[in-house]
Amino acid sequence: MNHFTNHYRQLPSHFYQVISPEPLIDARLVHYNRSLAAEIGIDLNDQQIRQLTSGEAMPEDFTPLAQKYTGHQFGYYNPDLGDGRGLLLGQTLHNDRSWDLHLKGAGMTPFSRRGDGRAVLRSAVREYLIGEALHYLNVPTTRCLSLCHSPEPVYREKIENRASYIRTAKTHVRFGHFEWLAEINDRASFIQLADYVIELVYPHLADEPESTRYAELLREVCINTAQMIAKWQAVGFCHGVMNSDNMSIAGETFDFGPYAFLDDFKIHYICNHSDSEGRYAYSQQPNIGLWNCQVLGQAFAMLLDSKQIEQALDAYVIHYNQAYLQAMGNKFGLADINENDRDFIADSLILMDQSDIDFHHFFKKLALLESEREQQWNDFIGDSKAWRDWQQTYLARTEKQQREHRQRQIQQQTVDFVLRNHIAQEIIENCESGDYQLLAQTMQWLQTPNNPPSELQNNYRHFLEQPNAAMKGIALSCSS
Ligand SMILES: Nc1ncnc2c1ncn2[C@@H]1O[C@H](COP(=O)(O)OP(=O)(O)OP(=O)(O)O)[C@@H](O)[C@H]1O
Repeated sequence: MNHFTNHYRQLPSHFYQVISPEPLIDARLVHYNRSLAAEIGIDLNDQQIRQLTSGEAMPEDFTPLAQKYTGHQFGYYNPDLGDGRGLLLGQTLHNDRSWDLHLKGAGMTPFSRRGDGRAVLRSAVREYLIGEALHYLNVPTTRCLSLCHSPEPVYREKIENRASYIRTAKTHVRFGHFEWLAEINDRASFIQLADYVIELVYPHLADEPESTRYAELLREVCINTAQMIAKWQAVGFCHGVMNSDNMSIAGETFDFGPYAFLDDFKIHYICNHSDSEGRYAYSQQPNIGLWNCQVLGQAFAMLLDSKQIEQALDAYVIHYNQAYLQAMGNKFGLADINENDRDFIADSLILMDQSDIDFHHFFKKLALLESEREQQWNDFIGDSKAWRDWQQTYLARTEKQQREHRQRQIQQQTVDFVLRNHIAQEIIENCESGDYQLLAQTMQWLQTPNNPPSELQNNYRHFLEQPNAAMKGIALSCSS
C-alpha cells in the first residue's frame, strides 16, 4: 500500500508554486523500474504508473509544485532559476524513509524563462540509464522510476519526440536553494530549510544544539559531496554540468547533462561540447566540487562564522583525498594503501593519458599481470620503456601481496559493462523507433556491471569491447 504526501508544502509558500502538469499526448510507457519501485515501496500497476508519468492522473495525496532556487552556472550567478520543466509531485514514505518523486518534462512553469517546459526522449533515456549505472557502481545517485514517450514533436536542434519521467531522490533540495535564500536575505526561511534537510537526510543532527547544528550540516554536505566525487573519479564518470543548481544537498549525483564515462583515459577529458574552457573536465571535478561547496558556504554565512565555514571546506579536502586514495588504491589492487601511493597513482594516470589507453580495459588487463596469461597484459600495454619501468615499480610495490588477493581486489573494482556513449546512443535510437526492448535489457545488465550475463556477451559483444574510433566521442548535443 503506497503512502504518498508532499511535505515540501510545510515550507513557506514562496518556496514553490503549485502547478498541474501538462499531460503528454498518446503517451506510451517505455519502462517501469520495478526493482526501484520495490525498494521504495511503490505498488502502482502499469496503467497507474503510465498515467502518473505522463501527467494524466495522479494520486490525490500528491501536490505537484515547481520549486524556486537559484545557482551558479559556469561560474556565474543566475538569480532566475527554478523548476522550469519539472514538478515535485511529492514523496513516497516507506520503511520510515522518504523519497521525492519529481516529474521531469511536465510542461511550463513560472520558472521556464524561454524554455518550453518539455523533455525529449534522447536526454530522458540518458538520464534514465545513468542513474541505474551509477547506483550499481555504488555511487550515490538519483534514479528514475518510469519513463513515457509521446509522438508529440519537440524542437531542439532538430525535431525530436517528447518524453517525461519520474526521478527519485532523497530530496530535491539543491545547493541553489540555499543560495537563493541567502541572496534574498531571508534568514528565517534559511533556518526552516536547513531544519527540513536535517530531518530528511541528516536526522542524527536534529538533537545538536543550534550553535553547532548548521555548522555540522554544512560539514556533512561537504563530506558527502567529496566522497561522491571521489567515486566519480574512480569509476571514470564525467558529470558535464556541475553548476551549483545541479548539486544535491544530500550528496547524490543529480541532473546529468551530457555526461560520459571515460573511454581512452584523458585527464582533461571534457564531455560537454558547450564547455569550451573545460571548466567541468574530468580533472576539474574535485576542484569544482570544492568551488560549489564554497558557494554553499558563502550562503551559510547567514548562520555561521568564517571559521566554521573553513572547517567544513577543510573537511571536503580531507575526505576527498582519503576517499580518492582508497578508491584508486583498490583499483590498482594495492594492499595497505598509504600516502606514498598517491604519487604512484598520479604517475600511472599520466602515463595512461600519454598512451591512449582505455581506462576500464586497463584495469581489466592489470588483473592478468603476473598470471599465466600475462601475455595478454603485454599485448595490451605494448612494448615501451615507460611501461616496462612502470611495471617494475608496480611489481615492487605489490611484491609482498598474494597474487590471488590482488587480482581479486582489482576484479572487484573492474567494470566490464560500462555505459559508454555509443551504447546509450544505440538504445536511444531503438527507443525513438518505438522499440523499448534494449532499454529494458540494459536496465537489467547494469545491475551486474562486473559480471555481464551471457546474453549480453553473445548478442552485444560491442557493448563490452573498447569502442572503435568511429564510436568514440559521439557528439551528443547539450540541448536537453
Ligand atoms: N525545456 C526547458 N523548459 C523550461 N525550462 C528549462 C528547460 N530546460 C531547462 N530548463 C530550466 O533551466 C535551468 C537549468 O536547466 P538544467 O538542464 O540544469 O535542469 P533540468 O535538466 O531542466 O532540470 P533538473 O535540474 O531538475 O534535472 C533549470 O531551471 C531548468 O528548469
